[in-house]
Amino acid sequence: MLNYRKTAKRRTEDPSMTIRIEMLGTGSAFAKKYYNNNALMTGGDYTLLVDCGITAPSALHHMGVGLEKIDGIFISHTHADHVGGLEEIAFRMKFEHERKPDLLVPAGIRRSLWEHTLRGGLESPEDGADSLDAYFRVIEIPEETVHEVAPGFTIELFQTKHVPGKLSYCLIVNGGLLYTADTRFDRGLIRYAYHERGCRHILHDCQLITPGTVHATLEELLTLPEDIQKSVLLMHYGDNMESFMGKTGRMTFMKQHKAYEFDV
Ligand SMILES: O=c1ccn([C@@H]2O[C@@H]3COP(=O)(O)O[C@H]3[C@H]2O)c(=O)[nH]1
Ligand SMILES: [Zn+2]
Ligand SMILES: [Zn+2]
Repeated sequence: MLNYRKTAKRRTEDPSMTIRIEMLGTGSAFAKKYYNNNALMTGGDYTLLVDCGITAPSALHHMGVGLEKIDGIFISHTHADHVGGLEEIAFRMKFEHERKPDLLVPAGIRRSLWEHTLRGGLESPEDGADSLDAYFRVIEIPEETVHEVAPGFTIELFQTKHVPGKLSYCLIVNGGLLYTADTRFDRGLIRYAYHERGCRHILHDCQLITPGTVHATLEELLTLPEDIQKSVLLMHYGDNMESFMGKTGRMTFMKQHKAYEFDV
């Protein structure tokens, strides 16, 4: 049972920082025209890669972003379009860059991320590489608590309703921007972020075709009131996105590899 209200705090203060977001990709898990829905978020001097899917290494290469630019990686859940690029990044950070980036991992998925996703490739008993700590500076993030990623750059995690029984998380960034990662339509989450927290930027995954199974559909998102829709940027969409242009109400499709700046 989600309990958003226990950390409710309406945003009243002036914008404190510009968060720059550049999507490595805006595609759904099976999109072929768009890279996986992963984001580079920069606040101050710190750049956080939010999810690292199968296509993340290729997307970074295409964007001309070297691994030296990435300070940390946050993982929202263990689907391959969000974690499938981690093995390559871990090996390259270790052997080419000789450093451990931060790995911001929700406490509840830390074990699964190693045991079920990464151990097969990254375990190296003779080197003593037997856990995430061999490759990353692991930082467990608790739910519904403000975590300072870097001075003035904060995230809070909330569970999303994605695949029933599977842990997955969205982020509220600097108290003013909701990044859903993957979730089914959850009006309560959106209303909480918009009304109770004052989020005026909502980056939401969107399945274009109804019915939805594990993502919010465009049809469901179109039931949001216009004022909320104006704050919504749609991401994690299928290859047929262009045929839905002009059919998204007051909501806008995000574009991959475009830099967006949000004062939050
Ligand atoms: O119960 C399930 C689990 C998964 N899937 C599909 O697999 C994809 C995995 O990545 P994703 O979470 O971005 O999107 C998911 C869906 O496209 C589904 O339709 N129903
Ligand atoms: Zn996904
Ligand atoms: Zn998913």
